[in-house]
Amino acid sequence: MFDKSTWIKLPRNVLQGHGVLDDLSAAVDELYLSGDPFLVTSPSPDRIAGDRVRDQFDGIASVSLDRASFESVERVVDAAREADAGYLIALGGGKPIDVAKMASDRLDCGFISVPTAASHDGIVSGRSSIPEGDTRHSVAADPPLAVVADTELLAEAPWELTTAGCADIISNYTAVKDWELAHRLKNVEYSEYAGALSQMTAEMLVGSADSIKPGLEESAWIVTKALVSSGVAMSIAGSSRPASGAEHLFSHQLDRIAPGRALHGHQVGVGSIMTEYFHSGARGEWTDIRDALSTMGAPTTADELGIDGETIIEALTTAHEIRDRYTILGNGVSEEAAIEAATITGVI
Ligand SMILES: NC(=O)c1ccc[n+]([C@@H]2O[C@H](COP(=O)([O-])OP(=O)(O)OC[C@H]3O[C@@H](n4cnc5c(N)ncnc54)[C@H](O)[C@@H]3O)[C@@H](O)[C@H]2O)c1
Ligand SMILES: O=P(O)(O)OC[C@@H](O)CO
Ligand SMILES: [Zn+2]
Repeated sequence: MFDKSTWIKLPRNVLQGHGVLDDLSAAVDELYLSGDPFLVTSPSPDRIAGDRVRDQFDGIASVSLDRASFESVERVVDAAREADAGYLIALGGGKPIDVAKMASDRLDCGFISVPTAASHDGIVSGRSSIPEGDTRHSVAADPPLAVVADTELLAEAPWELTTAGCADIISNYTAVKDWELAHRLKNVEYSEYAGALSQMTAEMLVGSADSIKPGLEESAWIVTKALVSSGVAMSIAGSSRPASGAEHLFSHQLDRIAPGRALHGHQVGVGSIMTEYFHSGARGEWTDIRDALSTMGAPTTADELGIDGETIIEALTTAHEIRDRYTILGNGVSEEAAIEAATITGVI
């Protein structure tokens, strides 16, 4: 009997371009949602663009969050219930978007993603990543009903947020290699479509490297397109596998042992250099990954991340413990092997 089935959840409307924030209410109208909107944001995005949202939704209730946490999710759930909201609008970087994503799951309502930074593919994905104590929960949730990515706004964001988005996409190279490896060694389910889309997204971004420069709105356009495409790959796969392998385990571990030092995308980029070394050796493609990151202005060393070498080694040797996801790290790399990889690749 043929018993396979799949359920692919994707955003229904993706608006991207100069000034599209002012089309937010039109994009929402197209979704035929009922009830009032509720705005979830954080201080800087609220200051930068909150009023442009409020101007389109008269009297919209809101919360501004300082951090992503389960407490923040509860705060949003309570406030949105109090306001009798029908759906959420998340305005900001990854933190308010992740909190709104998880809160909308709890509230059983939809949410709209309005990124103010092209900093990672969580702005489109159906995964929410919330730290709790010593660990980080990356949980399945529904992707946004719509994404409204205003390239004018994104181009004005601090440049390092955009280079973090670039690095999150470049890390797809090693994520796909890890996924293929897990398929071959552990019979993990693999989607050719999702793997190919994720890899092609990284290739196209690297191919556009010359147009990715600070002050160019086209950079925000190229990076956002790639983030959307990577998010779609995750939706097709029904997991973050196409965009998250050992380099992400390394970054999640850094978030535990050295929280708040560097951006998610920058950490996974540096992780990707080292995990590519593990995949293909000293003469392998890790130099391509390092050079692509460097061309786009993303960090390639521990120093540039602002993290000391010892912490890098600790994260690399313990990353496999983060979650049950088979990667090139297997059951863990030894300290000697980690030091060698980090040294040969110039990370430390
Ligand atoms: N759900 C997922 O799949 C996924 C993927 C990657 C990362 N994440 C999570 O996202 C979070 C990190 O996201 P992030 O890097 O966007 O961090 P963030 O949301 O904390 O934003 C970084 C900083 O940039 C500021 N900012 C945002 N837009 C700005 C703008 N236009 N101008 C000036 N400042 C602006 C924010 O206020 C914040 O201080 C982490 O919690 C991470 O775990 C989730
Ligand atoms: O599932 P995780 O590891 O949080 O990855 C999601 C996203 O960061 C992929 O780029
Ligand atoms: Zn990522």
